[in-house]
Amino acid sequence: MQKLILIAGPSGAGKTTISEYLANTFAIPRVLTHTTRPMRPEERSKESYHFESDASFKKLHFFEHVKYGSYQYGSSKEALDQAWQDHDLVSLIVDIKGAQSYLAKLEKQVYFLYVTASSKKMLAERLIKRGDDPNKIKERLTGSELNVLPPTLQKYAHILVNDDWNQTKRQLDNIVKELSK
Ligand SMILES: Nc1ncnc2c1ncn2[C@@H]1O[C@H](COP(=O)(O)OP(=O)(O)OP(=O)(O)O)[C@@H](O)[C@H]1O
Ligand SMILES: Nc1nc2c(ncn2[C@@H]2O[C@H](COP(=O)(O)O)[C@@H](O)[C@H]2O)c(=O)[nH]1
Repeated sequence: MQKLILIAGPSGAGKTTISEYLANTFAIPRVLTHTTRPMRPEERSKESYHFESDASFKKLHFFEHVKYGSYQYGSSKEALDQAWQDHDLVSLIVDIKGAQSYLAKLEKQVYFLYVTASSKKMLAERLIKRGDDPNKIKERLTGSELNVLPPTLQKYAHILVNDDWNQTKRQLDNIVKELSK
């Protein structure tokens, strides 16, 4: 069965780092999504996201889309189906609302990986080190943007506390082994 490793969690938890590890170690590609936010220095167009203007974003057809902070984000079923043509296991990063949409629509095809860290302090320190704007960090680590796991999604979530990268890698290796059986 084609499966989707759906990754969600707070900003700085390590979602992108994990998806890159899955791609580099197991050739599990990440399905790219679309955003209107500006590119970060370490990002590349069509590798990190499809970067859109407000006008080009409006023209696209999405499976689900959300406003997160000041920007729009959206993902398409076409991109997922295209990735599934070549790979039975793919990953996708979304916020909690996006995770709800995928779990509701794709059900058992989804392996929901909720990534977090032990403290907000740890998340904030990582975002500072990544070079994020301190005002945006505050915004991202409060309210709905913190991507707290709601009680309704707890039964679907495989929770990964990404404090220690070596331990995380071992956990990911086991997850992929199970999903590849
Ligand atoms: N286990 C870890 N220990 C220390 N630093 C980590 C760990 N995992 C990831 N990082 C670092 O933390 C920073 C944030 O990671 P990453 O960009 O993957 O988070 P994210 O969840 O995708 O965040 P966002 O939602 O804001 O895009 C990066 O600089 C990354 O290298
Ligand atoms: N529901 C969706 N959420 C998405 C999508 N693409 C990314 N995201 C989530 O947005 C926030 C912010 O991302 P960032 O790259 O600016 O840090 C984060 O929680 C992502 O998981 C999408 O297509 N749909």
